[in-house]
Amino acid sequence: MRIEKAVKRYGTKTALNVEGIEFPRGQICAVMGVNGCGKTTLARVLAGTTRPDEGGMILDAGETVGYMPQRSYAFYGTLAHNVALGAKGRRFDERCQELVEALGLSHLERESAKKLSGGETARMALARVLAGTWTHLVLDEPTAALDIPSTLAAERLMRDYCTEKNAGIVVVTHSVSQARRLADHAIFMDGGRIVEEGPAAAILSHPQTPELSEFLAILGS
Ligand SMILES: Nc1ncnc2c1ncn2[C@@H]1O[C@H](COP(=O)(O)OP(=O)(O)OP(=O)(O)O)[C@@H](O)[C@H]1O
Repeated sequence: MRIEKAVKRYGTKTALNVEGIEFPRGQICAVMGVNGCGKTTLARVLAGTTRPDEGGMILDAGETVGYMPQRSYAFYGTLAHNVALGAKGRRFDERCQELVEALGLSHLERESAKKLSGGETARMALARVLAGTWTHLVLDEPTAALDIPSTLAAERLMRDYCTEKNAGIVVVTHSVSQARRLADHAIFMDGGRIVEEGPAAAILSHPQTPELSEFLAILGS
């Protein structure tokens, strides 16, 4: 999955203006930056839910993308039904069961999904996307509503998915510590553009641009 160029404008505002990004299989890439810098717009372009004004996302033959949007959605029916929607044949199979257990949702399997809390809905949505077989995942702040134990469980599942399926995973996150724990590669955005990117451990320890240096300094990282 890659972008040679993608530009998205809303009126006179350019929300996204990026070029030359690749998301190789077998790697987790963290997308970071302040509110409004274009992270979700990039995620939506990659997921195919926003049509750019110029350019776009390119998939090679056989590549497929699973998407977890920033606002997790509950479909009608039980939590188990919702997770099964992501699985092959829409069956609540062994894989769904494993995911539900790993995310601490087993006791809610038969609950109506519409009644779940924000954090429970987010965990259900993560289980739903991880139940599928995709070559790439685009996850927009998948752990923003999660407590620390659930966040760590979710990170383990993302890493396992990347390794077992040789998947390329794009994770939008506001957490520098999450990016350090989870990501192989990091992209830092500002004003719709990518201002710095590279191996996550390197750029988050030794930023090369004033924008990323300031971002890390403000966060006290
Ligand atoms: N549908 C829209 N109509 C108008 N402006 C939009 C729309 N979607 C996004 N924008 C604008 O584009 C810019 C980038 O938004 P985007 O949601 O991609 O930012 P973000 O980095 O994901 O922010 P956050 O961290 O708050 O989620 C913002 O200025 C936003 O107001």
